[in-house]
Amino acid sequence: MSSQFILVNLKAYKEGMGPRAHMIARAAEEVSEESGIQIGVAPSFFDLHPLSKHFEIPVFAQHLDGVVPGAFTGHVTAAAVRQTGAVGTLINHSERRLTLAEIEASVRAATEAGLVTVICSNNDMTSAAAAALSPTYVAIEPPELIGSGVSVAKADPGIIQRSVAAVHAVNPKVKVLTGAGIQSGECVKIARDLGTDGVLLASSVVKVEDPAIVLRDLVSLL
Ligand SMILES: O=C(CO)COP(=O)(O)O
Repeated sequence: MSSQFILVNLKAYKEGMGPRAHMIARAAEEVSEESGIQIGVAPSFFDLHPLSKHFEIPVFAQHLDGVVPGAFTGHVTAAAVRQTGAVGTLINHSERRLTLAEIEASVRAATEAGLVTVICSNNDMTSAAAAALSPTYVAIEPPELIGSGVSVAKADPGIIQRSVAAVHAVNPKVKVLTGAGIQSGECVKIARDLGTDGVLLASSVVKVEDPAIVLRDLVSLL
């Protein structure tokens, strides 16, 4: 069985909220069962518990704050995310950037709460910096390709290769995901062949009528 991980970020897309989040999670669970490939979803905070309750697939938060429970307003603690039944979290997504100190605090809080951590990075240098914080995964996503429909695997395979090398030079235990424009089994295979442990993607699954068709294609060459 392949150990590749496919993580679908539902972002704040209206096509990824409420009933649609359930539909996407159901498709992810079906395709995961059929293929044996691990597929997770990262919905809005409000859909974390509904999805973790109904589905077996890994459910991730899109962000968390590295603060301990206490007098903070409008913050999302690692303990609160854990309580929803989520098993992991994105940190420092390109659409939710943090300072270096905040990233470190978020990774520490999430790790202490037993959550899988995915630090997102924008290039190979920040991938190396992210690896120094010992997350479970670093996810390299060139911002200019996010949501563009142009796949990082085809447009910029060099950044994937350099990020895998940079991450492993700092900490060989840290796994690498890549994302931005990922849309087909061919993209996932190219990324895997360049040394990644999976992909992080959004629009090609979330914004289509039938996510299961795209998900089946994504796992088809693994
Ligand atoms: O930001 C992303 C996943 O976190 C990538 O988004 P797209 O798959 O829409 O390019």
